[in-house]
Amino acid sequence: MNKDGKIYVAGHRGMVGSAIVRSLERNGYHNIITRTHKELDLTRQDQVEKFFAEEKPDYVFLAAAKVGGIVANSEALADFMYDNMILEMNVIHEAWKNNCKKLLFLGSSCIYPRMAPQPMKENCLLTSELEKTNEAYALAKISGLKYCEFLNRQYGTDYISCMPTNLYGPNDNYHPTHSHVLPALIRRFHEAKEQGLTEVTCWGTGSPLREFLYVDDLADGCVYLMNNYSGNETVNMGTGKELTIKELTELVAKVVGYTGEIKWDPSKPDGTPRKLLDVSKLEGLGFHYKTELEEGIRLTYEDFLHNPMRAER
Ligand SMILES: NC(=O)C1=CN([C@@H]2O[C@H](COP(=O)(O)OP(=O)(O)OC[C@H]3O[C@@H](n4cnc5c(N)ncnc54)[C@H](OP(=O)(O)O)[C@@H]3O)[C@@H](O)[C@H]2O)C=CC1
Ligand SMILES: C[C@H]1O[C@H](OP(=O)(O)OP(=O)(O)OC[C@H]2O[C@@H](n3cnc4c(=O)[nH]c(N)nc43)[C@H](O)[C@@H]2O)[C@@H](O)[C@@H](O)C1=O
Repeated sequence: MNKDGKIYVAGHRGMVGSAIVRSLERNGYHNIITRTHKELDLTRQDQVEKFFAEEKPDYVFLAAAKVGGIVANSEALADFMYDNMILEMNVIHEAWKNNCKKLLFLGSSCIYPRMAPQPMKENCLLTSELEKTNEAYALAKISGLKYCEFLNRQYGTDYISCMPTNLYGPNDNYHPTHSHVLPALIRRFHEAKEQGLTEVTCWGTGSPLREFLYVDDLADGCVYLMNNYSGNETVNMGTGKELTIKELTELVAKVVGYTGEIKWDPSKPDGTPRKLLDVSKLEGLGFHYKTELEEGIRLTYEDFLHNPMRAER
């Protein structure tokens, strides 16, 4: 990316978008444009058309989406499909119509088949059935990924996509029921510690395996790909390391300083049993993550403590 090029980061107030803005600034990019959801609703085609026609960004990072954890996804299948499908099509299409040179679309490891061989390679996409708890989100995300590929094939654009594993870090969503597991645990254990509770209950059985990437590493990887990758196939972004949800709860409790008992509620969904990315393509391109999980949880807990407004968004 040209250092003076105009870069639009969609979703800059979210966890990923804000980390991408930090990474761009660290790397000397200064011509960054942003709009809040209130200023520009990306599901509104007329608004997106007007914005792109006026601003004509050279580069786009598409980090705006309707996002949520396992329960939020499974309770609002229709909304997750509609909002994400419309938003992606509007942004990618207007980027192309207005000659945007390069665009990065964010997929998610949860859009690979539920029982894909582990660790999951990029070429396992669309090879078997999806996970039911996030089927709607996955179908929308797969469409966005494919639309980038089809524009490249039909019109010669250079629109790429990446496939992040579960992410965590500053500016996460700490909603008690709609967030992802890691922010949910930080909040639950913090509140239990403050209130002197002797037990907390977490969801499912604790047996599913998950992989977690610190969001600033993901953002550095996104900027790296925009400068070092072109191609129709997506690129996995993770650590290649996994742990059980039970092990995760113990680690978060240790960082937060909660010493009570941890119980399980098996009436809540476990979701995909295992979701580990094969990161050999990313590493072959020359990128490696920096932040190990315990350190990343410490940094995230600091952010939670010092940004109470974020914790309530
Ligand atoms: N979090 C994770 O673990 C993972 C995330 N990803 C991907 O990363 C991307 C960003 O996720 P994340 O940062 O976690 O999510 P957040 O919810 O933190 O951020 C999403 C941002 O998008 C904005 N947004 C949503 N809908 C609209 C809209 N209609 N118009 C304008 N802005 C909108 C939100 O604004 P507002 O809050 O005001 O609605 C928010 O700022 C997504 O594509 C997601 O799929 C991929 C893998 C894992
Ligand atoms: C990133 C990805 O995130 C989602 O997939 P997921 O990995 O299943 O997401 P999750 O973080 O919500 O849960 C991970 C595991 O953790 C367990 N768990 C325990 N206790 C809590 C808890 O308190 N909250 C939550 N949310 N989960 C909990 C929970 O039961 C599950 O076994 C997708 O919808 C998908 O669309 C997507 O993009």
